[in-house]
Amino acid sequence: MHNCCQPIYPVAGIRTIEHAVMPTAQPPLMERAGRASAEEAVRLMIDRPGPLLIACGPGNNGGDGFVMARHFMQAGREVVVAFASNPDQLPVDAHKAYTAWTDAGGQTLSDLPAPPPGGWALVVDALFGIGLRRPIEGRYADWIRSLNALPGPRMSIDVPSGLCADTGRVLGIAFEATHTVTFIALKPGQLTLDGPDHCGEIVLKRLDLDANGQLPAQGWEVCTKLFMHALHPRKLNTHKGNFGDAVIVGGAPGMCGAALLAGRAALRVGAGRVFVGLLDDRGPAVDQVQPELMIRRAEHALADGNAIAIGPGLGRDAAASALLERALHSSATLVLDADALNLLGSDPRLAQQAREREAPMVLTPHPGEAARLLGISTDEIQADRLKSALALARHFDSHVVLKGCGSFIARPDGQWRINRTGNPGMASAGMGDVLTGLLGGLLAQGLNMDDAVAAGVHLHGAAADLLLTRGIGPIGMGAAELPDAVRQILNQWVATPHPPGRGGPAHP
Ligand SMILES: NC(=O)C1=CN([C@@H]2O[C@H](COP(=O)(O)OP(=O)(O)OC[C@H]3O[C@@H](n4cnc5c(N)ncnc54)[C@H](O)[C@@H]3O)[C@@H](O)[C@H]2O)[C@@H](O)CC1
Ligand SMILES: [K+]
Repeated sequence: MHNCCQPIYPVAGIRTIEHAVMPTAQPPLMERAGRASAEEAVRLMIDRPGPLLIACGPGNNGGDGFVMARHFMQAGREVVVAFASNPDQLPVDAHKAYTAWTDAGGQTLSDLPAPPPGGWALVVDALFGIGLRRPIEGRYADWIRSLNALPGPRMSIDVPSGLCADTGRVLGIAFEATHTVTFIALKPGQLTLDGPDHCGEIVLKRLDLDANGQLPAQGWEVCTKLFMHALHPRKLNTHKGNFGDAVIVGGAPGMCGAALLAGRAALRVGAGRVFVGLLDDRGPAVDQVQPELMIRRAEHALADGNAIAIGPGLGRDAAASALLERALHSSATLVLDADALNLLGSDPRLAQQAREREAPMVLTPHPGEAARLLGISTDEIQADRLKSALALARHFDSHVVLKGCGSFIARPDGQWRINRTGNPGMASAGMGDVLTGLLGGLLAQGLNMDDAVAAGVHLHGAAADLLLTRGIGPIGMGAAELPDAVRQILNQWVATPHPPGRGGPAHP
């Protein structure tokens, strides 16, 4: 299940919500969580006879596991519970759940048992949830390694053990779930970095709580609902002047392709006219694949657009730097990518101009570019992608898209989004240039920054997902294949039925 536009809370937010509702919650939250886990497990075990294995840890995540175990035992199903800790050290709620399990006749094993001859119907990870505090080692690491080696479905309760719920980092080792049942709200670490690889399919169980009603969320997932209001079916009486002029600036010697890819994407997302300004004097005069692009010298293109996307293949020499400075001083809406970001990272004067700029602007760094912009290492960026994206948005007082698995969109006011479309086929050269072009094309059409960024990032991933369904990729998916898929999806989103009585195409 993937509900639309879900709020996302870091652990601190989940704790705040829990503390607000726990004292009066009836049935208690752990009871709800264990039952919700059992419901989901039933779905996963259809046609899978045999016992299920639940590995319980030393905190309340283990408590959820005991509640779940009790439900299955009471339903007549064979359950094996492995529990390596001391019951007396369990927190209060988990201790109650443990006692209810043993009172109902349940037992625990202090070691992981060998699988039964037919294998486990389901392996459940209730070792650690949002309370993980340090890297997993020793016995728990051995357990997780063994559990990961078992065939069949593997379900995590709340968060895969070993995965940091805030950042998506693996602390030591992490359980590799095929399914994760998570409670109250989504957590950022499930949706970015190593989170998606370890969570598998995520099923949200709200436990009858309205998280956003308890604590207004700062973070949300991106879904079409966010921006559909800004994508209008085209009226019959329109012309190219209604859809804006996008300018792409880049394409230094040897890198013209980057600017052309961005230009093609801007066209396919519907910009009225697209100008591509190349730095390479010997670059192509026309794009044979997309002759609609108006190619000119970079310094002549800058004046042409209401939205300028600068950076794809820009290079970092003095000419590139001068172009960036001109773009920063223009009143156009700006998209800064690739070498435009690298120039900002290496030239404090340009960075200052970017910070002081008043017209809307979005920066679209990958983690390496983000590192150069903040003057830290790529590992430090990735260690907390959300924090990094928010720091950049604040620093430049503009929107930021931190690309990668689970791209973050951050706003200077501290609000953020995570995009969930996309796939590993996008880990190839030129994909960033396509995103830059999409954003330039949408901004040229007059979408505001929030709508353009959400729509562009979501479309970008959705187009790659569409290619996958056609058997294109993930291995070998090419950036040049994306723009046509973007066009298809965008038109599906805004499909206009022909008005009654009128057949044929809307435009001559
Ligand atoms: N508090 C509540 O009311 C609810 C909690 N729920 C469950 O409780 C979980 C959170 O419970 P907790 O806060 O007890 O946290 P966890 O159960 O995630 O883990 C905390 C325990 O693990 C230990 N620990 C942390 N990292 C470790 C490591 N690397 N190696 C060894 N031990 C480590 C801690 O010392 C503590 O004993 C949620 O993820 C959810 O599954 C749900 O039942 C919903 C309600
Ligand atoms: K878990």
